[in-house]
Amino acid sequence: MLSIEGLTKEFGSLVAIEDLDLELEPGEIHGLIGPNGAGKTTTINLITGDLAPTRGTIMYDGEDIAGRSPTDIANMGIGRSFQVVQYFPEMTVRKHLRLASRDPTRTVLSAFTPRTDYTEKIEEIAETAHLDGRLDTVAKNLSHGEQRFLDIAMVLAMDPEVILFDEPAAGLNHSETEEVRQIFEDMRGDYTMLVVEHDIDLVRALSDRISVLHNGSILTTGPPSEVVENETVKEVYLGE
Ligand SMILES: Nc1ncnc2c1ncn2[C@@H]1O[C@H](COP(=O)(O)OP(=O)(O)OP(=O)(O)O)[C@@H](O)[C@H]1O
Repeated sequence: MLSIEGLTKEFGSLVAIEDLDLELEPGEIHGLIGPNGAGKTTTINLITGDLAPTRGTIMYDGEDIAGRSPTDIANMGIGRSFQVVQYFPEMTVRKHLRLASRDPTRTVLSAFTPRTDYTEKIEEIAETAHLDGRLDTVAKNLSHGEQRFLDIAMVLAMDPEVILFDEPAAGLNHSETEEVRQIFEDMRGDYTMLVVEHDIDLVRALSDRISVLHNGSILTTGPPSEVVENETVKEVYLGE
């Protein structure tokens, strides 16, 4: 599905990502964990094209997308969420989702035909993202948790195949985190998901496989039960 080989990113003399190999299997939820500064956000930024790699390949749909523009990569079906939610305070949830919606059949010519009606799609997405009943609410009036769900909903509106999540539960309380877990559980199988997250209980509960990033390289990849029992992982990450 998405296959990364030998990915390296240098910032001047700092090697943030070094010879990283990572494979996402179709439909899996893949957790990416690691200590602060391990390179998790940089990895996401390299996949999305927000950063250009120093070396390495990112194969997706038979093409090496490493170094392509963020717009190209998003149009190919790779969506992302951000650590900090980006929204327009005065705009309704519905409008956010309409603007984020992507019509793959839309061409320059279709600018002259009526716009696609996304009503049904938007209602489905709102339900998945626990925002049904909030479609006509402006973003600033959503709770903190709901604003994060809006972020997830906006990614869904883009019809991606692969979604990269950067700390989707950051700053959420226990019950909101549980809602994120339920939302992802509903999405399971419909998308290939890479989830960077510090809440280890959430990552364990969700992930089909977990990769541990340490000093810019993958230390180990495997099912959650194996990874959390790995002695080196306990030492470098879980602090045991
Ligand atoms: N634009 C940049 N310029 C220079 N150094 C950077 C840049 N972005 C990241 N780094 C460095 O690269 C390393 C990896 O950072 P990154 O943000 O990817 O880590 P992370 O695992 O996401 O950390 P955290 O869990 O704290 O979010 C760090 O040493 C960071 O200081």
